[in-house]
Amino acid sequence: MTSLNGPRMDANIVVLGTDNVGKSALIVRFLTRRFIGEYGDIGMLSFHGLIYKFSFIYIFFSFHCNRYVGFSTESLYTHNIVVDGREQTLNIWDTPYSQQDLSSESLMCEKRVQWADGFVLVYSICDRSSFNAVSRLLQIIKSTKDFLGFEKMPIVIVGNKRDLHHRRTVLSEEGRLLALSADCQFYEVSAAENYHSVLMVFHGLMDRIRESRVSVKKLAGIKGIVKSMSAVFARRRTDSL
Ligand SMILES: Nc1nc2c(ncn2[C@@H]2O[C@H](COP(=O)(O)OP(=O)(O)OP(=O)(O)O)[C@@H](O)[C@H]2O)c(=O)[nH]1
Repeated sequence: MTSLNGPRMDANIVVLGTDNVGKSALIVRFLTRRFIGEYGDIGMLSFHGLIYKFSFIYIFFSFHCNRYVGFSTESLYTHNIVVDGREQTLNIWDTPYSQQDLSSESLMCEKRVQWADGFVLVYSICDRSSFNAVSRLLQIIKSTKDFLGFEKMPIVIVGNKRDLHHRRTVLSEEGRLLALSADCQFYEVSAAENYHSVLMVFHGLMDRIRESRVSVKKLAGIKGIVKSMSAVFARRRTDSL
């Protein structure tokens, strides 16, 4: 299907990280431009045609998100955006953290990697253990991806709560280095203070997903050519016997 200037693109994004790092705040900031804290933590709020039912993770979007699948502890948001004249649909899975996620045999991890086109791994710059968890999550995603035989898995690492720099326990360089070592993108943001840096996170990931799809297509094309050439040579060999 085509839209505006080009083919439509759909992408599934999983947001992962330990408790309280600001996963929901990042998603809500991206979807509504507002900080989750501005809404209060309970009640029904109506804002610009959106209806939010907050018990924090439990959010119902009736306007921006045209589909909602909710479980008691996790949410799937569907969001349509236009980037460079292309209509894009993002499905964003806000997942709760569990110790099981750090197990390489985790079926849940397999399910997420199978579903996802890209990951956003979030830590808080004030919480060293959340950073260590991201490092471990990176390894688990990579080994699951290899096990499933996937070529690429675009990942963005996000150090959130930049506004709390006076309480920082993780240096920017550490985040950048981790991302570099795993060939990921890296952003330090404040979901509380800045919309644009949060927008960059999701747009950056969309760019990587688009690039990885192009390179997977190219690779499939090359593999196809090699396969048909091998078949021709094999036939010639048997013909000459
Ligand atoms: N100062 C500051 N607080 C933030 C920021 N992002 C989120 N918070 C606060 O951190 C707390 C946790 O935010 P959530 O978005 O619920 O975090 P979460 O990772 O979804 O947490 P779980 O529901 O436990 O998985 C809330 O009190 C937010 O208001 C930020 O950038 N700066």
